[in-house]
Amino acid sequence: MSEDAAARDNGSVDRFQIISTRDLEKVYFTAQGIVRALGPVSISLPAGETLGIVGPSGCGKSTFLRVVAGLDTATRGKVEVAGKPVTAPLTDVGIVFQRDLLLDWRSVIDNVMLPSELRKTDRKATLQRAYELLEELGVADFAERNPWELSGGMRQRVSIARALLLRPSMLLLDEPFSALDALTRDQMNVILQRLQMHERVTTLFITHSIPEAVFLSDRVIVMSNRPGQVLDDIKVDLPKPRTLSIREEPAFTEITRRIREHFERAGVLVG
Ligand SMILES: Nc1ncnc2c1ncn2[C@@H]1O[C@H](COP(=O)(O)OP(=O)(O)OP(=O)(O)O)[C@@H](O)[C@H]1O
Repeated sequence: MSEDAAARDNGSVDRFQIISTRDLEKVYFTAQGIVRALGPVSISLPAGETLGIVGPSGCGKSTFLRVVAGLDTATRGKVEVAGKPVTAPLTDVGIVFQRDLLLDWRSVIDNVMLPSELRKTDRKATLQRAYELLEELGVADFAERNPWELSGGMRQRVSIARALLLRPSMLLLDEPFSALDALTRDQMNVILQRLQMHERVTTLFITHSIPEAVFLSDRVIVMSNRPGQVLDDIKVDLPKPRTLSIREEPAFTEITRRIREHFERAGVLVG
């Protein structure tokens, strides 16, 4: 048995690359001309890891996520998920965007159950899972309410529950907390970390917040200006679970400083 297969047999899939891209590039051909949006980018992400991606606005982060999820195609290079080339939208992923995309005419629980309806999974078992997720995310009391009755932070909790309902092999988060106030955002960081540790779901997390990326991630990739390339790949070797106060510790600020310096050198941050 190979080492990887043995590791997976033991329930440890840490060495198994869920996402793997090689020389991935994306060019958009528009009426206004060619937009070199991304790459080349070569990244691997082992199962169970959380990878944070930070980079200047417009450098291609969302494009990267869409190509990995099969929602867009690469112009050049390769992207594989769980060892298979991505050729169509993936079904085994949960995605959360900055805008929550909840359906306002359905109750919270019916929103969370939507993937189950689309994939026709066993309703009873999945319903139990839906309530458990809402409980874990602290919004179980709102299960029968409608999304328009909830705050922005609560709506994102519901979105995360929906994304995780069918136990996807990957969670893709594209600036999920950008529209939230600072305190709610901190709270969401703690909640998401707890959930990740519990669910052990491989996560790709795009954010504009350097501390948020470091707090949540096992690794942070810093991207250059468009077309985004990997400027730095930093291991965040801080024990988990992390409390928010870790953000004041020297080991944490050392990493945020290193990332900030890339942006200063690229002229994204001045002063
Ligand atoms: N469908 C599209 N057609 C043409 N150009 C596009 C398309 N989608 C994105 N772009 C361009 O590709 C570049 C990368 O966009 P993308 O949204 O991936 O960047 P981003 O890093 O996620 O940006 P932000 O941080 O501001 O959300 C931008 O210049 C954008 O205008």
